[in-house]
Amino acid sequence: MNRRARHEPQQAGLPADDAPAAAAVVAEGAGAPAPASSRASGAVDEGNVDTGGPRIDGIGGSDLEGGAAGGPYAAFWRETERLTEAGALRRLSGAFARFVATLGAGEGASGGRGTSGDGALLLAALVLSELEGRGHSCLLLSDLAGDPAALLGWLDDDWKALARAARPLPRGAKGWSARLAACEQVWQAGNLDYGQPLVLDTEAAGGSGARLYLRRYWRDETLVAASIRARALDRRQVDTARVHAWLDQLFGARRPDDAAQGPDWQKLACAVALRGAVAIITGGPGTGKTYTVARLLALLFATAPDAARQRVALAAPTGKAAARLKQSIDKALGELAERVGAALPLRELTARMGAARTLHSLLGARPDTRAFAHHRGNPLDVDVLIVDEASMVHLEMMASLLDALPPGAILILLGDKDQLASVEAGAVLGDLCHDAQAGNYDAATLDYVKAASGEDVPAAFAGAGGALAQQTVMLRHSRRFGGPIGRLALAVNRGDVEAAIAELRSGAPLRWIERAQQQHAIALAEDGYRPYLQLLRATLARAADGCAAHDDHEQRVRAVLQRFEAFRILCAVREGEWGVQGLNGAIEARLEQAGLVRRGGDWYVGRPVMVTRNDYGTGVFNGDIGLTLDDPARPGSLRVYFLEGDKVRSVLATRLRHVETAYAMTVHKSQGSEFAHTVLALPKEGGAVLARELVYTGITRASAAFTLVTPSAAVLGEAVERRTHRASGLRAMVER
Ligand SMILES: Nc1ncnc2c1ncn2[C@@H]1O[C@H](COP(=O)(O)OP(=O)(O)OP(=O)(O)O)[C@@H](O)[C@H]1O
Repeated sequence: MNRRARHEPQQAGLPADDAPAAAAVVAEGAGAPAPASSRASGAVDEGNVDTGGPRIDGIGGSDLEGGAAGGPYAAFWRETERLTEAGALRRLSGAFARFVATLGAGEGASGGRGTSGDGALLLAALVLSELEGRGHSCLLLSDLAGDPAALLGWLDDDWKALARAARPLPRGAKGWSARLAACEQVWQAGNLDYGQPLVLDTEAAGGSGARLYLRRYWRDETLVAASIRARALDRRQVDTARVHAWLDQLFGARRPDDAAQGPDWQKLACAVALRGAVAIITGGPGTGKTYTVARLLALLFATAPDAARQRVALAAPTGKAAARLKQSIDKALGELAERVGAALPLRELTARMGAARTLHSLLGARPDTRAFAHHRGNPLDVDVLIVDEASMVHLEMMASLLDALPPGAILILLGDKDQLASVEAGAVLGDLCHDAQAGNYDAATLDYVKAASGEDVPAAFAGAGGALAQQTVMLRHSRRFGGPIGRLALAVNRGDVEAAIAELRSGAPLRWIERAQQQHAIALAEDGYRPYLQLLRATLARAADGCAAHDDHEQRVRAVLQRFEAFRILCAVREGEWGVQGLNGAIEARLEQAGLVRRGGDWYVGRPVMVTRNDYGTGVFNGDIGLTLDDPARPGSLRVYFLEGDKVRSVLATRLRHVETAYAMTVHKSQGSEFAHTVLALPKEGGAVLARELVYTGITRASAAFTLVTPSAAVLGEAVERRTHRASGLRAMVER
């Protein structure tokens, strides 16, 4: 197989601005990086788009180009250029390596003396920057010494040509480590720090576990690891008898058949979360993460010395996920209030909680600046912070969040560790949940859990996990996902291709179009979107008859939006006939042919759009999805309507500058959403992006029906067998 071709879709899956940290290192100036504490991750959020941050402008000037052209590494730069032209390297990676070269002593890249001319360093910087664009937060030197072509998805010959041009190269990870440590562009902990852009970390596992970082990512990983470890070790005194009594009341008695499913992990999670300053509750869809956290909140209120003063904040990476969290928590707390009655004024206590917010809004992101209002010097005013959909939180955002969280506050992270990681670098939840499946609970935890919840943890889950493992609980029993969709998701998750295929062929609610052409997906879209477009027609007809009062209009818009939310086409990639762009264009054309939409230009009634950049002026955020409708107050003009929980909000279409059509969207962007019928369209060749996590995330978006569309049956097996690997030092640092 052509490895380069396999690599391209992965690039295609990246956001348009895929150059965050390497470019930022340059723009910040090698000597003066901004502290994490004062940084709004521009290339982020809900966002993958850098709205106000440093750009690549500083790279690639005439000096560098002159330097790149000559010198002993002229062949290296030529090879770099060739690979860039061929689409195997992003342009930024070459530019970053050139920038690193100019920082060396001697005569710079053109002179070729001093460390600036060290080909090993140039090669490592190039690979590091390339990996950063693919979500890795560092470069493991063992990977560099092992099979770098595979790591990059390159042809062996391409790697060999580049490596030859950079010779002489060291052997083995230890050789690389020693060589890089000697370069003045690289800082190693303990040495003189003058703000070098690259950091070599050899502490975690000796020379063979050494990792090379862009300084920004090293700083973020260090901050996240130190903060999480300190929080996991920060244990509180717990009145276990009292907690036990409350847990019994909050969860009620278990049914006899429940015991067969092992301990009540939900109860256990509450007990564990209560004793530390951090807890992670992970589990697949419908395993009761929200149900559990509602009970945890009640427990926190019930055991707080002054419950009325307890400040609780709810947050999620996207507006949609935040709205869903609030809705589910409110529902669960409402039910609980009935159960606890006068024993705890739960309604009053939770009424003070306020809305769930996006992490950006919680931290106080501001237009035209990368700085958050909240940071270590101006911490968040919270005692308990609950973050849902934590798998979507990328490294930079997690660092900013932890920096802004007061040391005494309790952080609860909820999420599904098996879902796709963020588009941006890092796989924070996956790294932090490393021990979740196995438990690895030590004797002190087992004793505590027994005393505080009455639950016996089977010996299979005992072990000697680190401090964070003791504060992590995996919920294992799904109440919403027990049927065929759930079984399919589980089969994919454990990499059982045969079982997944058997499920997919078992009939409704599952369907697999194995050897599909694009037309199949288009036909599904026509059927899937017809109901909302027909309802929209009826709504318009009513408005034209003058029957619709304002409230009536809002109600109908809500109904149209809800119907639109019932169906979605998800893609693995952006480009090509199976990508978001190709499918959106083809679906629009088919809907017009069918008389379901009438396009007069880019904007037309019925057009669904996704916001691609945060826009504080209009209050819309990256990932928000809305529908275009007539403005009843201004005939002839169009508004885009967004559903937030039950509320409808609208913005004039002409005010939305960064949007794209959204009949089809990426699986990445669908995280935190659920559609009654979800169609997942996989391309023939998707490279590393076509992986198990992507298929699992796509399937778990479906609540009632799931259809898989593949151009060849083999695509499914290839995807399920491929696991996403992101290099990171977070786990090693947390356990250090
Ligand atoms: N212990 C339980 N007893 C009864 N019902 C439960 C229990 N746990 C969860 N449920 C119910 O199962 C459903 C799914 O729970 P919940 O929404 O909390 O799951 P979740 O893990 O947060 O899902 P998602 O991943 O979709 O956010 C809800 O209807 C909830 O009320």
